[in-house]
Amino acid sequence: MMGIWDLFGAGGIGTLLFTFTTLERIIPDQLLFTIKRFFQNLLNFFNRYIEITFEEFPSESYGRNKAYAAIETYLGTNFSHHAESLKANIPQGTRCVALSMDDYEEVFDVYKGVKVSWTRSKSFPRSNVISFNGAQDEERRYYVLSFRRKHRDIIIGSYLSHVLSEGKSIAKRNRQQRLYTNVSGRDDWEDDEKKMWRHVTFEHPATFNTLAMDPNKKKDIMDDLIEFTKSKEYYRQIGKPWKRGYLLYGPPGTGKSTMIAAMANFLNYDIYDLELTAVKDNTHLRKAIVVIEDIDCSNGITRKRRTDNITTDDEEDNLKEAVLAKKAKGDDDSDDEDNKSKVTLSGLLNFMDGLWSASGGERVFVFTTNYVEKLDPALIRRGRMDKHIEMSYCCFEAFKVLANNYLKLESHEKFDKIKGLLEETDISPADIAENLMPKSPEMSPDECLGNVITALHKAKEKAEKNRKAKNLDADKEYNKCAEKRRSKVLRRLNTRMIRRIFS
Ligand SMILES: Nc1ncnc2c1ncn2[C@@H]1O[C@H](COP(=O)(O)OP(=O)(O)OP(=O)(O)O)[C@@H](O)[C@H]1O
Ligand SMILES: [Mg+2]
Repeated sequence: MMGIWDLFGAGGIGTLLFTFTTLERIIPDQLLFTIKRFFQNLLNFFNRYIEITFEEFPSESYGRNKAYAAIETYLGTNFSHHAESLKANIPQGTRCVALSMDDYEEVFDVYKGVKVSWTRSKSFPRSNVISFNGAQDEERRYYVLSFRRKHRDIIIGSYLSHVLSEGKSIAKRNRQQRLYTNVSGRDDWEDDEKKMWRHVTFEHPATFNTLAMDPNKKKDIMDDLIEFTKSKEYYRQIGKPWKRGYLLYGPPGTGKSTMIAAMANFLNYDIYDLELTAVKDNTHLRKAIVVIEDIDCSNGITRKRRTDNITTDDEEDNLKEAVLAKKAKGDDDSDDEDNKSKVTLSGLLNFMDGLWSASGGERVFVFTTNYVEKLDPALIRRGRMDKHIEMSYCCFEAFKVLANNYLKLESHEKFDKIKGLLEETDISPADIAENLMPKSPEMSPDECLGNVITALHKAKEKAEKNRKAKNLDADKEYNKCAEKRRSKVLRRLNTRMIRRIFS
């Protein structure tokens, strides 16, 4: 009888193929299907492993397979020390060297006690036809995941989603952040959306560690941000866009812009710094935003102040306070017409609540202002600006962070004196930082702290002078208003008396 080797050796492949083709023709379809199933089951019985292939450019879809990219990142990060041969590159838009397994390398992963193997391979398509997914490379790369049949549920049920989500979040962490700003005076925005934004690499060094503020407040903000980033499912369930608004308010130099940089670094988000005065009208607002600095400086966004219209007697007591407040804020009537943005409050609100913010992933809106009381309540109500954060003058805890940042000091004999002065004086962290910074390499930490004490004394004296001057001004203003009111009342009385006399 002819053996199998004789069959192959004697050009038997042709005979075998001919036999199968002939059998396929003469055997009815139903029977053929049963035979095939029998052989498949027989094979499965002996083969205790399952293999899943992830192609880089699957022929049935357009573009690079996202699963392939996530697997590559996951394996490159977690198993680079196991693989014998690796490939390295810096992908566009990232800041780290990305390692990936070389072809035909195999690594083993263990998930919930189950061992799986990953192999990277490549194949060469027989034709030179360029597929419609854009993969022109002759080589087709793919990863093969192999595991025991009995672990099918755990691998398909949860391991695969674990690998994909890990891979995606590693890629997100390695991404180079960008700072986008909108360009003013362009007429061709509609033609090319990309021209609207200019971007630079965002490399601000601020972090929550270096941010000087009350530690409890800082922790509260960090917890809030973490909670937000984890709440995708929650927002979906309650039917709200996945966005959160923060309003940072406080005097100049208290760290509002620094906080934005710290937030962006903490979350690894890009920043869209929207300059409202560069926005021509509301239609452009749908396109992107994260940050609007100094929101009070945009016309139409501030509320109409009522201090000019005080008329009733009850409001007389508030008059002095209102006059003081108005003076402190400066007069917004003097805004330069040319600098006014064409964006209206309702345009901004529509944008914030609108579809654009719901269509993307998570969005954090941050508005900053020096004058929170000038803003229209509709703009900053909870739900739009979910968290209102006051950035206040430097307290002792904040000073300690700055002393550590600038001088690497955790304690010093001058700290007590500084603590006392900080409790009596309002000074911004920016002013403290400026004085803590050594002006020359020879300057000692002791001298820098001396500069801080001098600055605190000066700030205290200045505040005292300002307070006296303000009181004087307010008294004058108050007397003037009271005089006006008295003559008004007298005029009214006279009119009434005259009417009575003639009636
Ligand atoms: N809380 C802070 N923590 C650390 N550094 C700070 C802080 N506040 C101010 N600084 C320092 O002062 C500089 C100015 O601060 P920043 O620009 O953040 O203030 P701001 O509140 O945004 O001021 P403005 O209202 O004028 O925009 C920063 O570059 C930083 O060096
Ligand atoms: Mg600022």
